[in-house]
Amino acid sequence: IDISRVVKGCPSDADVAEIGEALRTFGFFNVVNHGISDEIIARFEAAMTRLFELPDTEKAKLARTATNSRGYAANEFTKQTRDLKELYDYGHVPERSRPLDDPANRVMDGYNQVPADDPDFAAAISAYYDACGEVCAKLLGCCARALGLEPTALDDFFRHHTSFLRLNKYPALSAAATRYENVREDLDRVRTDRDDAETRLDELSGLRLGVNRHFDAGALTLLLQDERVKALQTNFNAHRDGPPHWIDVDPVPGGLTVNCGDMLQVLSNDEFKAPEHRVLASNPGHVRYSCPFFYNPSYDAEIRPLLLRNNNNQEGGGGGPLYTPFKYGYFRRRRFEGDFEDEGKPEIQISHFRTDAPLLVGK
Ligand SMILES: O=C(O)CCC(=O)C(=O)O
Ligand SMILES: [Fe+2]
Repeated sequence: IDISRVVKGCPSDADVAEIGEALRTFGFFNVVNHGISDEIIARFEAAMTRLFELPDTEKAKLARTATNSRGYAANEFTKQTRDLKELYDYGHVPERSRPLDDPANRVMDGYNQVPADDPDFAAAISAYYDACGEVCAKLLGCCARALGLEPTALDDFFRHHTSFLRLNKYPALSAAATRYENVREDLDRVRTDRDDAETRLDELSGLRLGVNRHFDAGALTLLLQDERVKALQTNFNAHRDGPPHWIDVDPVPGGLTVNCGDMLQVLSNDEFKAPEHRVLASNPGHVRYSCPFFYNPSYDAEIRPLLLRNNNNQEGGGGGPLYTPFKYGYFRRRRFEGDFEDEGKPEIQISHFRTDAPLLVGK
């Protein structure tokens, strides 16, 4: 989708219809003419490359911890399976004039940690972060219109948006081929007992995924994909009857990939559905970089369906809200707790807030 008019602030009805259609069907679409300059992207990509090339001892100094969800990690879990990647998370900074670790910038999910000897890093990453935030804010207006709401109807939820930018590096594998050409079956659980968090990523053996199947927790994700390595897939049947049907979500040159997240699904009362997706391991010998920007509501935003219609009620009885209200900050904290679990506590899901969910008694 060409979003040149969207980012200039004057989307046409046809632009809105196209975005709405994409969010109702696949939940994924590629955008071109997004307005983020080549300079901003190149400077950001250079900073990312420098970060991942740091020696392990330097990356360890930026490590995420149980009390700071931001920084470097090579042991992320998704759905209780170890991801086959390194990552670095960078989040919002409420007081830009103050140091990154100033108390004012230590928010609920932590504070940013940047490499000590890289003077351009913080500026390069924050310029790209800001540019992503602007594109998402413009897309949000189109989402509201596509739902039949005022263009500004969703803005209040994002007044102090708590978005974060994730840098992913999927390693070039030295192990046997892990390419899943034509593999369409479900690889839900590929972890083996030996794949503990201490094993180097390029030494993990067996059929693996870069990231296991999941839904993004925020409202919109704006993803910069490596144009040379195709690995992202979405399950077309996640919200339909039928077995998992994984289809490729390939990048387009100069474009960005957008997908709907859980929060937009709730706000739209399921009219837009967050797509389930996963990342395959890269071809042996190929590194893949990807950078999702997760456009997230304010922590104190109360997320609830804004539409009262829902299309689940085939009898025409008028539907009603499919979710009970919850604070985004509560959801985010619980999701992060799950990221550190390799077994036991399952990650929180929006399904727990469905009005038709069974009550959890005594759990
Ligand atoms: O690497 C990608 O293309 C997507 C990664 C992803 O889905 C995520 O980090 O949530
Ligand atoms: Fe994702």
